[in-house]
Amino acid sequence: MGGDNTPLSNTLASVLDNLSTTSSGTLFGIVAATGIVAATGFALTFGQAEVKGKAATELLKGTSLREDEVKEHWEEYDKYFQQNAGEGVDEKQKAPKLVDTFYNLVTDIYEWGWGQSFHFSPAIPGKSHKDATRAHETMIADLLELKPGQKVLDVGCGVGGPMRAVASYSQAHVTGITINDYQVKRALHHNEKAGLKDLCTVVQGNFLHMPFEKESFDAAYSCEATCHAPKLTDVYKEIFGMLKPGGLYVSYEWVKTPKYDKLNPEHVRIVDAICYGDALPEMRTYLEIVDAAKEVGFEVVEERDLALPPAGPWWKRLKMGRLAYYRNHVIVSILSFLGLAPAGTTEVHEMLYKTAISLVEGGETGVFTPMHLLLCRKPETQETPAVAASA
Ligand SMILES: C=C(CC[C@@H](C)[C@H]1CC[C@H]2C3=CC[C@H]4[C@H](C)[C@@H](O)CC[C@]4(C)[C@H]3CC[C@]12C)C(C)C
Ligand SMILES: C[S@@+](CC[C@H](N)C(=O)[O-])C[C@H]1O[C@@H](n2cnc3c(N)ncnc32)[C@H](O)[C@@H]1O
Repeated sequence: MGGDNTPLSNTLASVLDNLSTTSSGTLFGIVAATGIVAATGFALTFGQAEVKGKAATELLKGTSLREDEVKEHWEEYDKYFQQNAGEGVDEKQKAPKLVDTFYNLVTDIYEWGWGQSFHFSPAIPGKSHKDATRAHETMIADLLELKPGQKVLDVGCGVGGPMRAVASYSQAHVTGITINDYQVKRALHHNEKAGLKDLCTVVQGNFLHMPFEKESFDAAYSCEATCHAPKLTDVYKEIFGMLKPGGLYVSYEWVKTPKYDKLNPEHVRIVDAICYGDALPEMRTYLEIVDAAKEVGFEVVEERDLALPPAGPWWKRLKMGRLAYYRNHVIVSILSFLGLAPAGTTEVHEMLYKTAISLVEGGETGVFTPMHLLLCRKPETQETPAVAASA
């Protein structure tokens, strides 16, 4: 198994070395070699995956899931979200488990084809995706007015792209929580490599029941993560409880914009497809975000869609990547055909490809945004919030 920076061509070369020397093995070897050489040529011709988070080798057996688990997890995910997308998760307690399954399936592919930050950012003319991503992340630190030594909570931290940007930029200490155990391993590995293990902590847990001491954080943020919560007030209430009085919370939320018309079948189709391909229980409207924050007791300081002009289109990167995704599809198909990637990987990749199309449609029609900014403060002195009083 190749390490993080193993180039695809090296891995393919080692696969070739390991092919059997029996006569049927030789025939298989010739067929495989032809496929591999073609894939390598294709990969080299069309360049690397967009921002290299990891190598294609990490899609091989034995990473996030055991070989036999991928197909099984995929079928479970597909069945559930095909039936429920757009209608909300009927059984609330099922959501974290299914989201965990989803991230077992996609984490390696995300890192391979997108990088260590699992979110979008407005395109900035003349700047790379990497710079635009970092600007979107460090804006979190600015909005939270972070100071060195403060304690910050990252709600739904993924493999830690935003966490490392926020910590290195502000010198505040960031604690991330993710439901997915494999992401914890990846995040810890990246933190160590980046020399940030003293500033960044990662724990596995459910953000609907956070395993931290109450009022122990100076600030908190969530970057395109709370959209997975079946009920937004449940996660906002938890975050509210973790903050010290006066603490700020910022979130980049996935929402339906004012342009969304529930009577327009095209809008409904686009948003349902986004929910299906991104493991979302339902898509909220921008108005519901503010209501939920106020309901749990937050003062709303600012809220606006960061995707609106003059911001550059966040979906541009997805659109530009189409050729690379096709190349990735060929690589994944060859690796699966050769039995090097677990069964089910091709289906997951295809689902992501279709999701990318729906996301671009959501961006181009303007009915969806992944970056509705919500900045709120926990009041210094508290009245009993409506949700807490009725609980
Ligand atoms: C916030 C969430 C995730 C947002 C994005 C990081 C991901 C949404 C769709 C993903 C992708 C789609 C197409 C893939 C492509 C086919 C493959 O070859 C390489 C990876 C993709 C580009 C992949 C990368 C991550 C996304 C852009 C959700 C889940 C709440
Ligand atoms: C799209 S990723 C975003 C990750 C990270 N914020 C980033 O921008 O790179 C969503 C994250 O939310 C996490 N998540 C979803 N539901 C969760 C839950 N119930 N408890 C904890 N984490 C959860 C996922 O595990 C994943 O890490």
